[in-house]
Amino acid sequence: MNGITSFTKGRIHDVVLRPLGKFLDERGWLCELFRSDELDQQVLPAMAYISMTQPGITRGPHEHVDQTDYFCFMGPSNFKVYLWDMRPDSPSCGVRQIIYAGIDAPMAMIVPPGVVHAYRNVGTEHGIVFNAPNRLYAGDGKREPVDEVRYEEVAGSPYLID
Ligand SMILES: Cc1cn([C@H]2C[C@H](O)[C@@H](COP(=O)(O)OP(=O)(O)O[C@H]3O[C@@H](C)C(=O)[C@@H](O)[C@H]3O)O2)c(=O)[nH]c1=O
Repeated sequence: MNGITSFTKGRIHDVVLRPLGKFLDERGWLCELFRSDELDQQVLPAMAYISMTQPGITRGPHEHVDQTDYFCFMGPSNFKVYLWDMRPDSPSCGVRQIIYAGIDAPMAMIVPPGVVHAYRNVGTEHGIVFNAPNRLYAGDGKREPVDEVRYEEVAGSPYLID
């Protein structure tokens, strides 16, 4: 942490928001999550996982040193997503950005390394989040350290969840 204790509202440089369209028909819906012909090479996924978050529960704040996350919030439920920029060389250093995404606003979100992020399930259903990061969790064969800085238990952390 670099001494910043309060943030201004704004947009964070290098964070990309991509509304997800659903193809709806009588069977239900289908939604493309990513395509290699639409993403920059450096953020192309190396793996993918989904997680379920209970209503009212938060995951994060976390940041990655090298990894870019590619989150998709497409429902069920809705999430309040928190992003904080503490990168000293970023034009948006000191900015906090809040985004609501999920069943009511399906969204893909590219979060670059160094941008601290957290999300809380603000709906009433189990919340599914898909992530396709550009690095393998714990490296090849899970033999390397996990690229993750976790702030959940850090006393005096400026990354507050309201
Ligand atoms: C992320 C991940 C976790 N795991 C395992 C580790 C652990 O036993 C279990 C739960 O992992 P975690 O506690 O790290 O899950 P979680 O706290 O949800 O971590 C995630 O939080 C959100 C906010 C992010 O930003 C993600 O990048 C990731 O850091 O799943 C994997 O096997 N592969 C993976 O890719």
